[in-house]
Amino acid sequence: MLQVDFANLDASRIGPDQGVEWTRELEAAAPRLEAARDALWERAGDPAAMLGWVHLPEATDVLRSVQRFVLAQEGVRDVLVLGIGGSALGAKALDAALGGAGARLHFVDNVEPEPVAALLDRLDPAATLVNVISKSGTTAETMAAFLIALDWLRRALGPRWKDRVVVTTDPERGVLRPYAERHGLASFEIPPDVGGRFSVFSPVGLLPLALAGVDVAGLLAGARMAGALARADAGGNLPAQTALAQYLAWRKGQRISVLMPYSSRLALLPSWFVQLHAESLGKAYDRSGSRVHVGPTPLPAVGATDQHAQVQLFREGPFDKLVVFVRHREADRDLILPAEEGLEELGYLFGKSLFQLLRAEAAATAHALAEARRPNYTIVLEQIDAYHLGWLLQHLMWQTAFLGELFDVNAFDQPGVELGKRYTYALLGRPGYEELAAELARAGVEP
Ligand SMILES: O=P(O)(O)OC[C@H]1O[C@H](O)[C@H](O)[C@@H](O)[C@@H]1O
Repeated sequence: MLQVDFANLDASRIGPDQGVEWTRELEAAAPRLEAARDALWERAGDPAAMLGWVHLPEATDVLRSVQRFVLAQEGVRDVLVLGIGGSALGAKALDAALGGAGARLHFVDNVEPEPVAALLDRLDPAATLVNVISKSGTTAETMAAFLIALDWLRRALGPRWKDRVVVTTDPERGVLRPYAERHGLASFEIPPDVGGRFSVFSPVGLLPLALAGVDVAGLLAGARMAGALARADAGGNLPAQTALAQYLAWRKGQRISVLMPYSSRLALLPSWFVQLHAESLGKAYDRSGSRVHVGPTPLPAVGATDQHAQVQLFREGPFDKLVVFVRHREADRDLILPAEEGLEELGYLFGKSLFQLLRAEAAATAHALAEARRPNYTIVLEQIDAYHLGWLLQHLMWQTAFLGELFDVNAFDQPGVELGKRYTYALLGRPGYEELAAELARAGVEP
């Protein structure tokens, strides 16, 4: 089960200035949410709408081909995952939560030389598979890492380098697809109508996660639950409901959306969420072309760790945040705190378990925020496993799609990141970028 407790959004708990009358708001918004749902499902059939991610959990043929490929990888102990943004963050978050049973994943999602060099020094090319992932097949950081990895493999393995590379990219775009074909490399497709930040349940995430021993079938089964709920009427449509909560918070001036799982295993989940919300909802124009400059600012936090860092700000700082907690009901393992002579003051802990303490801290923090009139809600997972995380990630993707409808923006493009990339090309002397290079020179910008 995945449930959401909205009680700490309610004006009856946190007052009318920060809170909303949740039941009434949900009832009032139901026609709008249901219209958004219908529009999204209708557009899901149109490849130009970039809603292909909606169908990924049902793609059992892809799942099978990923699983077949993984079974055939003999002697692979490590996987070098080359990708950035949507081509890395989902698998990274899920590997941190669920990996460990299979190969070790190493993500290269930056171009800082020292860590890349140190990683290559540590790995044995004969036991390493390189998975280069890029939707566009052109991203400079990923291509740079790929050039380095190719050289590293070739030096060690000679012509056998080809057995150690698998390419995940768009069927048509970019330089990776023709390169894979030219060398007969193993490859997987990112469907054209699936954008990077919505691609975790395509081979972008499924392949490295399956190599890491994660139950990828379980992920997809959970993701299907989110899709089923996204078809429901407003009263049972959890993604529409959390989207509404986020939207109402924005309208009330709570412009920062904190995601705070109470779990170190989920510590990287907020980084994935940050890209999802920031690129999807941070927009200058609405769909009719009016300037709007909208978008909640996503902010990562981790409980209980951040109770000792950010919670001070959340509780006493500006009234500009909505805090979303993620908790789980059951621990896979637990540790009992033994009594210790000489530490009797800690008697309240003796005999309790670490998980009991974690749960108490989560409940206490949510209430302490509510008591200070800070809106928050809690997503409760039965446990941290593939099924529930599949559900949670697909839920958050659906939430984002609903928010795109509520803000009336295109949630599936990211025009704001282009100019920086083009300036980078200009600074590196890429042909075709001479005019931008001249502009940068006039402004005194140097690499
Ligand atoms: O998968 P790629 O095409 O290499 O893209 C990787 C990332 O780069 C871009 O800058 C986009 O803003 C992201 O949405 C994308 O996830």
